[in-house]
Order: sequence, then structure tokens, then C-alpha cells
Amino acid sequence: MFTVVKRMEVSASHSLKLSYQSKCENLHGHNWIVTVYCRSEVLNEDGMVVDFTHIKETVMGKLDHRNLNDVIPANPTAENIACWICNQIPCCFKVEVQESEGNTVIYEKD
Ligand SMILES: Nc1nc2c(c(=O)[nH]1)N=C([C@H](O)[C@H](O)COP(=O)(O)OP(=O)(O)OP(=O)(O)O)CN2
Ligand SMILES: [Zn+2]
Repeated sequence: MFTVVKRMEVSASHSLKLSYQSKCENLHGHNWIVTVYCRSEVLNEDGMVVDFTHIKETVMGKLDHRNLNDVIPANPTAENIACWICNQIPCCFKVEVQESEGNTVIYEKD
């Protein structure tokens, strides 16, 4: 079994629609640390699970310097961001999204 791990920093903005009053309703930014995990028992014809560069192009190309409310088709919480990223990348089974030093979400496919 092979596991590819790719870590990136995404600078972007979001606002959250919540069922309670919160400062997060206001548009604001984070430097999210995103770590993507891809796994496969077999390698492709290039000898890879997934190209690190393709993971970066997918995540950074779609999210970096964007308003995530315009990209993620759900409330752009760290949970929904992690799930959305996982579904964009072949062989991805786990995504960690660290919003700040003490706040991290881990999404794993069943
Ligand atoms: N489970 C989640 N909780 C929260 C999320 C989230 O995505 N998932 N997101 C937010 C907001 O993005 C908010 O901007 C985070 O604010 P921040 O000040 O960074 O976090 P804290 O209020 O916890 O403050 P710390 O100083 O980091 O303790 C809120 N919650
Ligand atoms: Zn936020």
C-alpha cells in the first residue's frame, strides 16, 4: 500500500451562516493548512498514486485567494472544506484542514 501526503497553505476568505450569532458571519480570512492523503495498492503508469503537483493544482487552483462561499456548495466550515477537497482528488481518503493553531478538522472517507 502506498500513501501520498501533500501539505499546502490556502489563503482565502469565507463567512459562515450559523444558527447562532457569531463573529464568523462577517467576511474574514484564514491561512488554512490543508493536508491531503491519497492511498492506492497499485501505481499508475507513471509510478505514482497521484502526482503531488496535480493535488496542488486542484486545491490551490480552486481555493487559494478565493472567497470559499463562491466555491464550496455548502457552508464553508473546515468540515465542509475538508469533505469537498477529498471528493475532488483521486484516491483521496483523508483530508486535514487546520484553520488556526488550535483548530483542526479531519475528514476521512468510510
Ligand atoms: N467546528 C468548526 N468550528 C468553527 C469553524 C469551523 O469551520 N468548524 N469555523 C469558525 C470560523 O471560521 C472562525 O473564523 C474561527 O474563528 P477563530 O477566532 O479562529 O477561532 P476561535 O473562536 O476558536 O478562537 P481561537 O483563538 O482560535 O481559540 C469557528 N468555529
Ligand atoms: Zn473563519
